[in-house]
Amino acid sequence: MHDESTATDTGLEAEQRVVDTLYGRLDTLRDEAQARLGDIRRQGPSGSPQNRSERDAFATLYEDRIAQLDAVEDRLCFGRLDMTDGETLYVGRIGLSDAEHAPLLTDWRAPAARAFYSATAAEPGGVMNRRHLTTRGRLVTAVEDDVLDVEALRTAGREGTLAGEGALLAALDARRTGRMGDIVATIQAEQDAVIRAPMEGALVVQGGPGTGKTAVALHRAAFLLYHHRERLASRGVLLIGPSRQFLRYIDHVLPSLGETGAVSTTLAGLVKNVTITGVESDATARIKGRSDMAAVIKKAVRERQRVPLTDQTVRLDGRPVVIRRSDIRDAQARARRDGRPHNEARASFAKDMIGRLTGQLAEQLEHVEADDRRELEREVRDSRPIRIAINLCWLPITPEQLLRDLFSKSHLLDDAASTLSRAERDLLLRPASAPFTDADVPLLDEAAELLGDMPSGAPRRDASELTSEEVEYAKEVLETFGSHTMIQVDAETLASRMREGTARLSVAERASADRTWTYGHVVVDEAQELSPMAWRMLSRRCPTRSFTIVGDVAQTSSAAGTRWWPEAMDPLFGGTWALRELTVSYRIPAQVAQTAQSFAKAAGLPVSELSAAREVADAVAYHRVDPSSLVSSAIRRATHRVATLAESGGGLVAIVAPEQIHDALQEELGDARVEIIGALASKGLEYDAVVVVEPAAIASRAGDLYVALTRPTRHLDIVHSEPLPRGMGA
Ligand SMILES: Nc1ncnc2c1ncn2[C@@H]1O[C@H](COP(=O)(O)OP(=O)(O)OP(=O)(O)O)[C@@H](O)[C@H]1O
Repeated sequence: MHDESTATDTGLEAEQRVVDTLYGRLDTLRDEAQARLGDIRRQGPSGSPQNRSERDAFATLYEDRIAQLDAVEDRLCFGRLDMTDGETLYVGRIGLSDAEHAPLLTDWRAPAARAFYSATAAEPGGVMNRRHLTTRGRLVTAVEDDVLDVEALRTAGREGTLAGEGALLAALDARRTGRMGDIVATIQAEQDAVIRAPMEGALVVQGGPGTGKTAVALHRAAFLLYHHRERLASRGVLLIGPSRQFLRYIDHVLPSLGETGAVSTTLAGLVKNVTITGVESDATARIKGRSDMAAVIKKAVRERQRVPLTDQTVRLDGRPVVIRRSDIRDAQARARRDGRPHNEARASFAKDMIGRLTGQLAEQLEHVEADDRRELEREVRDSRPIRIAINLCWLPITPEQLLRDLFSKSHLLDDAASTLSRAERDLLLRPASAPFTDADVPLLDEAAELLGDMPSGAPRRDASELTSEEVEYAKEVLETFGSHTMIQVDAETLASRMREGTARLSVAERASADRTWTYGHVVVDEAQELSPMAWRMLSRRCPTRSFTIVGDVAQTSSAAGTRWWPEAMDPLFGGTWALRELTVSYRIPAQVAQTAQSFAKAAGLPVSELSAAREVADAVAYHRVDPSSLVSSAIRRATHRVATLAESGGGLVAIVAPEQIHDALQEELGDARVEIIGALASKGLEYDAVVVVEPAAIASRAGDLYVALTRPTRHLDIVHSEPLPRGMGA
């Protein structure tokens, strides 16, 4: 395919020529997109609103395209496949073709690139040689060959530099930067099978610490966005992570894979305008996570549709109107009939009641013309006592207020949660001023679903409601502009972007602004932490039930989380979900894996088998110290690691310790470059070296200690004054 690289080329120079061509093409595409964007911007804000909206839509698409081309700059090309049939193809972050549409670079997600990840010597699948290209900036610094079909190679007269797993091990040994990198150059076969699994249904990926679940989940999102562009372009992909810190850690992986159409957030991030600062007991969180809380919230909303104890008479211009309980009951039943949420159905109830009361007035008069009737109706509507009476029977309410009232007023809780025991209800009670907690998030969302928008809320529109005219018009615009081959946009996407007010919003932006948005696919990381109520909340966001769920049931720390996948998945997906396991840890050295596994087994955690991809000499060290010197010893170990890592290019060091000693550690640490973190917060993160302090204190939740022990890529120091938990020790 590349004339420059002859069949006998094995050296860097030939590869450098190919890589130069690829970057040259990338620069050209970027310049073209910049020029077009410049043209559009130069046209300025003039023209009809229609013209402006077309221009805005195209400007956004070119901006996205430029961002995509910028994001693939680093390691644009990382592999080459030589096939037994003589074909050669280069594999990279995105696909590139030359000006005559001849392919130059194959996107890693394209079917043709699959062999780069899945071919083995036992099953070469037509691959003679797989070559890893290592680059720094635009410079090729190394090539390594992985010969899969020696016979074919000999016949072709080529002898490669046999390199085996060098590229993977080099990637694993690289120092950590505090931000997750992509693994696109070294995806392993068991990971590749998960990344490329079909999109339909739910795929659960169980794997021990460091087996690449997060990496695989992100690459799968990029793979699905690439392969199901039509379906996912308009609906987007939702990615749920455990914390803001975690999202920052992973946030540039997707763009660097060439994808910008995903919304990454936490569960709490899906519920707008609510600050979560409260903490509560495990027992309370467990109750709130149970699926029977859905019925409690439903009942609490229903209780807001009240019927007074007696009929009430109001006088209008001296004439009596009776607000009858029977009318209220009847009007409420009718308003509920079409299934709209509480706040939205309220208008029907109020209208019905006003009609009935107007009827009563009209009956007291003779000959009421239509105009008179309208006048009477206005009088009824404007009457303050009537407005108050109607409001009391069906009060609009926000989810936050509903929950605040429910958990602070025991009579409301008794009514709504009569299925819960007295003791359980007592656990739920708290002052009205108490801050919201993580376990409240799915309850707030459940309430928001049943309550709907407050009366002033603007009606929502989304892409699925696009009219056929809008789509037709977008097609015409595409034809007129004639430039869509470059930005590959479909008419639907363009139409939804051209719609007034959304022209400059991407799918991700519109989706994250709309609580009721439904996504094309949902990826959940650290999924073992989710309660049944949290799963309910997520399943609402993907009615097609297309999920990638990654987690480790041995690392569960949330009281309402799961320790057994079928328990969480069966109620949601019935028998249609599939389980895959990842078994090799790419993060932790063998000795760390052995230490963590031994503790986890002794603590009865449901650990899966785990082997480590590499060995690091003396990876684990125990330090027994006096209680009075616990803090200073931990600091000494950590700063020693910082110093020794600095000799080999630096690295990240963390102290994972019980929260009670964080302040003392911070004080003694000064400004040394060491992160102090709790076991829970360290979930999903990784460091070159980790000092775990007082494991016995962390082990009150065994899953938390298991998480803490499995964060380092190179060194684990354990500093303790109390006896070690069972399963640990030199
Ligand atoms: N095929 C691979 N090539 C290179 N690095 C890899 C590969 N697979 C995983 N890694 C690296 O291993 C480390 C652990 O990966 P990741 O964080 O995805 O694991 P995890 O299973 O989510 O771990 P945990 O359960 O502890 O959160 C990361 O640094 C990741 O980049």
